[in-house]
Amino acid sequence: MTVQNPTIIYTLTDEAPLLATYSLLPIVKTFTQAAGIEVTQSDISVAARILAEFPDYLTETQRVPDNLAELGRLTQVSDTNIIKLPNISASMPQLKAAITELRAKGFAVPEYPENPQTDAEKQLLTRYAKVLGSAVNPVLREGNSDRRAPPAVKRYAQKNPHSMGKWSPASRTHVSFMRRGDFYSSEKSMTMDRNCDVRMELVMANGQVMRLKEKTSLLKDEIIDGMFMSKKALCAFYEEQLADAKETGIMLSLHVKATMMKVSHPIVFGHAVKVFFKDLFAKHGELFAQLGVNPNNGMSSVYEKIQSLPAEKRAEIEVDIQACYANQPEIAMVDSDKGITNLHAPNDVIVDASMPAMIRNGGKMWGVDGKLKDTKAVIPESTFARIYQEMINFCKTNGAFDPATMGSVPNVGLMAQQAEEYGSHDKTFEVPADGVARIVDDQGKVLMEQHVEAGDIWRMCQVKDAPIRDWVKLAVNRARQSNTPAVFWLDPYRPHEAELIKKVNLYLQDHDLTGVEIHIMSQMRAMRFTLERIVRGMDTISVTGNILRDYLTDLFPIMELGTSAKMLSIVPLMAGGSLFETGAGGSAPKHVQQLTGENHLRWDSLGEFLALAVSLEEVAIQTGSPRAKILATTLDLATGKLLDNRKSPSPRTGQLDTRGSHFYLAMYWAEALAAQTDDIELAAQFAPLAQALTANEQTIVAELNAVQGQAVDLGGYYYADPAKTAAVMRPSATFNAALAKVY
Ligand SMILES: NC(=O)C1=CN([C@@H]2O[C@H](COP(=O)(O)OP(=O)(O)OC[C@H]3O[C@@H](n4cnc5c(N)ncnc54)[C@H](OP(=O)(O)O)[C@@H]3O)[C@@H](O)[C@H]2O)C=CC1
Ligand SMILES: O=C(O)CCC(=O)C(=O)O
Ligand SMILES: [Mg+2]
Repeated sequence: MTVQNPTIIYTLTDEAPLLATYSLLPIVKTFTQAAGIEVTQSDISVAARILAEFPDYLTETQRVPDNLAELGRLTQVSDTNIIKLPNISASMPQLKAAITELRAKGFAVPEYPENPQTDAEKQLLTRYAKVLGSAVNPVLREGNSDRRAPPAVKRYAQKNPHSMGKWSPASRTHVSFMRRGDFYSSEKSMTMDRNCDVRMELVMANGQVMRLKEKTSLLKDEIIDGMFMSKKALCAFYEEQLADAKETGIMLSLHVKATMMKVSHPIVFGHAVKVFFKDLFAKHGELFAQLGVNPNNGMSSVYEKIQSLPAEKRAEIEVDIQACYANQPEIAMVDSDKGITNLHAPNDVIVDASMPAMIRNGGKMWGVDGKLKDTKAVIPESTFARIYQEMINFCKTNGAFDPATMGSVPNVGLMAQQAEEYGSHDKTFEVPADGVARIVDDQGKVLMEQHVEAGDIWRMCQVKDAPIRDWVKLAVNRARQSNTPAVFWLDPYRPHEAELIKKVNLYLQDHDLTGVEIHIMSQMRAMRFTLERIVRGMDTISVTGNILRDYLTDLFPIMELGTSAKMLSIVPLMAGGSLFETGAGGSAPKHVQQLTGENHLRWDSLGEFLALAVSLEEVAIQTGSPRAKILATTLDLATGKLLDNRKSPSPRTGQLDTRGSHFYLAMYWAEALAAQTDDIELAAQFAPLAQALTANEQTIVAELNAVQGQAVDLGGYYYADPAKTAAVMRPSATFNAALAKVY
């Protein structure tokens, strides 16, 4: 019988994290092989996921396995150990761009059916829906989340505080959210008293019943919610905000999460586009419809589709676009040099990262003139928008946070088994006609019903009981282990959270709470409580549902550490395995621009280093391998040294970048291995590498920095050429040769 080596699965994803992987993974493999640990790779990039979905369109040699499905299966196996880097949750424009690139490279995957008519086209749309938006994380996150800044990282940030914009009490920046007609206002929630199947249907005015979703199987004790956002209320809200911004002379910005909330938020975004460019759509609406303009894809869709028009017509439309800008309030820019506004593409402004960046900047965003300005931050859905206003109020009163002294806010997030919004994608509908939307059980009993109008967005969310119990356990354990108060951010006035509170109170009884401080507070009170502590240097664990997990794990780290890339993100899988995410941010498309333009990558892999160390520790626990333990300990030492010696990547071209930072990690790791005395053989194996890297430090750094400054070609964006990318990401012959000599 062959004994399988312990395996860590390292995901290949997209954009900056994938580029970083080309440099880091060969280093990691060199070290782990020594301990007999295999690091295998699994490509779950958006391109690989498209190819995996369409084997019937590809030649035999072009076909790829469905890696995501396989990883999903492995999340149910007790010794699974996955390191997951951030991946693109593709908006529709990104998905279309990836398809175009693959087709140009000879992969005959079908065109994206933008306006499906036939059954075949509708089927294609269903297949592409599996790749669209947040399609990876909900599959892999079969556990709840534990995100925190490790003590060494927090200490480093306190000793080397990043810059913070100034907050003035006179700042006009504020958050605008709907006061009626949104999901919050209409939410209903209940806990199931038995296992059953439910259907989602619309009873139209003429009595006809339209089935929207035939069957969702629910378990006893599961919580379900039904809610809708009124299109009329949303559009009226946008009108009011535009009028108010215009009248009071403040810039306006829009913050949604169209990638993760992949069905509802593109529609919410699209309405903003149509209201802002009302005159344009009034004049050219018919033509736009013929051309297939989709406002949910932003103004990028208008610019793309008018390309087919004669120059004269295009010029007329351009003038009308400019007239809208002149008539409406100033809109925040994504790239003022290129004239790209907040309404250009739904993936350009993603609320979890964009709101913290604005708050860190003293409440300012970029205006059309390239200047920083106060902004009216429009976040239509009120459920969670209020937390940002609360933080803004605090900053206006107390000034900007001080990273040198502020406390820390780790998060324990409820997300397992497609909890809450993560499981809502196939249960979210743009209502086709006025009527009553209802959830009906298998005995014909109406569980919930709501009066809706055509164009409203209606959805159902669910969260199973076992994940809630696990989440409460994780929170109590974290509170005990770190001797830190834990606050459940739950609002008793929100029906879903009122149901959750009942369960939290019940499951807290499973634990001995002596000496553990636990609170349950509404979001605004929780935010205030946390901020009052944070400015006094005290830590507070936030225990939240899925959306606040997402928001808070960018918000606090960006204030505390300057970026959420430095977070330790652990997902203890409920079936016993582990998923280690790297950082809490995304795939940083701006970094790719800098690499291709100037051959400098500023991606910070600290998240990967931290994830790898805990992943190795887990291997040691699971297999009892002393070498895995030594690798983990020495990696942590190397990471600490890298921070102390400031060998993180610089954002500036010409200075140490991601590749240089990886070199230093390798050097410090080899030194730490060579210096340890628990395993002499391992020390001897790494001593020559440590020696070679220290002796050649200057040469290697010079080789790594020398390539910078010029544009490079990776042979693709979504499907880059592996050989070209490897050559770009591993440019030091001396370093490569030293690594190759370990075996
Ligand atoms: N876990 C996941 O899989 C996630 C995926 N995403 C996906 O990522 C993409 C981009 O999302 P976006 O909202 O722009 O957020 P990002 O977190 O990718 O980018 C925002 C900014 O954060 C900084 N940043 C993030 N990570 C790092 C890092 N490791 N090192 C240095 N700086 C970092 C960069 O700042 P600067 O430019 O100043 O250097 C970057 O421009 C989208 O496709 C989104 O769907 C988003 C969140 C999580
Ligand atoms: O799943 C996604 O699309 C984004 C997830 C995310 O932003 C997060 O987990 O912080
Ligand atoms: Mg996030």
